Amino acid sequence: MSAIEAQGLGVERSGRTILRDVSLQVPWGSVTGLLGTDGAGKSTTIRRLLGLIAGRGTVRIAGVAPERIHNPARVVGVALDALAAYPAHTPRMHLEQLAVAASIGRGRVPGLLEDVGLADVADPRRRVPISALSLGMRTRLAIAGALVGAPRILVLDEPFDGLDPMGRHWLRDVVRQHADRGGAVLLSAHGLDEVAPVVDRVVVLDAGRVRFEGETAALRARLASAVDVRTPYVARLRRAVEALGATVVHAEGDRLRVAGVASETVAWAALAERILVLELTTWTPSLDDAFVDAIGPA
Ligand SMILES: Nc1ncnc2c1ncn2[C@@H]1O[C@H](COP(=O)(O)OP(=O)(O)OP(=O)(O)O)[C@@H](O)[C@H]1O
Repeated sequence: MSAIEAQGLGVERSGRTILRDVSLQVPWGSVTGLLGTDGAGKSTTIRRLLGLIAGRGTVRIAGVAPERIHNPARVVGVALDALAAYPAHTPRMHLEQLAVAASIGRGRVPGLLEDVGLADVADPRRRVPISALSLGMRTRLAIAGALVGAPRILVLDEPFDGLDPMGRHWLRDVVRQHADRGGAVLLSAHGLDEVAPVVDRVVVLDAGRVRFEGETAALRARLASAVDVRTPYVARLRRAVEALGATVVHAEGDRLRVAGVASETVAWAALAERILVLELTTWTPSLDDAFVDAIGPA
């Protein structure tokens, strides 16, 4: 059983279909990235998974329907895009309130503030209100809020937003360690660069549908690697590689991208035809390329 299992989720708003038959899994011990273009339905999916909005389909979080989880903060830690907190409260007050609501001692709060890098700003003598926190600090506070109940599952909506490079590095460590200890993480993101180093699996959403779900390596593997060649004799080289059954997938100026053949084969074919090659490199698709490919025409 996965940490989160969703089957056939559907959401409509104002007569518009926002999610259509969305099914996904968040396995234990993994970081799953929920990726999609702007307005693809990431936030709606997360809210539907958590039972915050109604709709079709079934969801199980640690085997239980979200509305039946007795003490959610201990099971699934949530950081949604907007930090729901009183602006006049200090970070410490905010976390203490969450801890009390989840029947967890306040004693955990100072350590948590330390862990998320807010110990300084949360020093009781300074009394810095939440309204004075930077966007990155608010994000850190939202993450602390998700961690209050020491849950095994984390669901984070756009958690990298507002974090500086150090913060992004820190957050990647937090979620990696959480998953490596056997927990499960679902996080949404716009930017692939920020999540690519940490996600094991991805769910690619586009216009409310799942276009791909699986290991990041499998997403990349959908795009075969290719060979980039630079030669002054493109037409001759093209003929030579096509004669070997390879396909030229892109041609521009003195450059060709050839798929379906190893770089050595291209080199030998060029030598046999006495074609000068100026550059020869293997092109491997990035997660970005694979993402664009996944949300291309259905
Ligand atoms: N209450 C609502 N009424 C009407 N349309 C809505 C409502 N909530 C969301 N939508 C629309 O549903 C689509 C998906 O929204 P959602 O916020 O889930 O996307 P997202 O992938 O999280 O986007 P972003 O990354 O830009 O926040 C958008 O086109 C949005 O305008």
